[in-house]
Amino acid sequence: MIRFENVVKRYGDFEALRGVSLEVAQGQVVVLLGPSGCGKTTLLRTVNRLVEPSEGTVYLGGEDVRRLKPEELRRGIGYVIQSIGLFPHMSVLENVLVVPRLLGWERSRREARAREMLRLVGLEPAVFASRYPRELSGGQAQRVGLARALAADPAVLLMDEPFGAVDPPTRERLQDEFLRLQADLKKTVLFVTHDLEEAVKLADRICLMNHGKVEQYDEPETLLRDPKTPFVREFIGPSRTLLRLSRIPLKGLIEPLNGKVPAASVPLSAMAREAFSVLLAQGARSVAVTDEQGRAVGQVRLETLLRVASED
Ligand SMILES: Nc1ncnc2c1ncn2[C@@H]1O[C@H](COP(=O)(O)OP(=O)(O)OP(=O)(O)O)[C@@H](O)[C@H]1O
Repeated sequence: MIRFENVVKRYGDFEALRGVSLEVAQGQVVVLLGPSGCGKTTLLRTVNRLVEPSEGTVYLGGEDVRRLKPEELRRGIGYVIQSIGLFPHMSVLENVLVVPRLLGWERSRREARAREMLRLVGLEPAVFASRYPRELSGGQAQRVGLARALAADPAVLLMDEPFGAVDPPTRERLQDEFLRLQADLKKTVLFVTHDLEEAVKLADRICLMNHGKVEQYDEPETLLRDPKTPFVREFIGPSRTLLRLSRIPLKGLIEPLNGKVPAASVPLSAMAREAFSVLLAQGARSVAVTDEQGRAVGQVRLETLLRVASED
């Protein structure tokens, strides 16, 4: 869906991108990850032509983006940035309406769509539609930004540190909501972050960059299990084990209860990491696993978690 072919970007003598080739498949979330200044934002912006490559080509749906007018190109791409970029003098509803209006949708259709999008991102239109951006919390403003990006139903979303400016609990909630939405909407998403944990949580594939180049492009599990270069190994660092657990469903690790039900419990739908955190917090050796009715259906032992965490 998005293809970068040997993309180079120079600013004077400095090379911000040093030959990036990468393919983002339709419906996938690809996270661009890496330290500050490695070129993530620059690469992202070549897609909607806010940055023009010095060399190489970017294809969108098989078409060289240079062949499309920037305005037309951008109307087909949702763009969400950290500072949100809401227009302060427009209400929430008007902000979400911006692109449908540009597209010339007729009034009742675009208003219905804007309300639907607000509902989708968890903002009740009756409460929020007529508010102004200054009357929103950081998390709410970020949701409006997402609703606006989704309003014209673009196939592609570019998200540049969209959850970077909110506190950690809000950030987690927004991430969960993003995953829930993405499961239905199946957009092709290019997502920039410098937070490894966010990348592991959200990505179908992670592109780890360093100094304008791709160090490794892989599924999160593979990146964590099998770092290809010393840079990748160091970037992942000691969090590797815990992060791997956050990708492993608890379901496959359950053993029968042998008479005794452990005091602590986690739901069947949890990831291994959650069980690990509970065990550490309680200083326990095993944790009960409960079904939707809250019945204990088995247990997971600390040894099992430690074994799968260190398995190659
Ligand atoms: N217009 C510009 N002129 C000169 N240098 C630039 C310009 N834009 C970006 N750069 C440089 O290119 C490099 C890559 O920048 P970019 O914004 O892509 O990094 P990033 O990986 O997104 O970093 P961060 O996580 O800090 O946002 C940086 O060293 C930056 O200073």
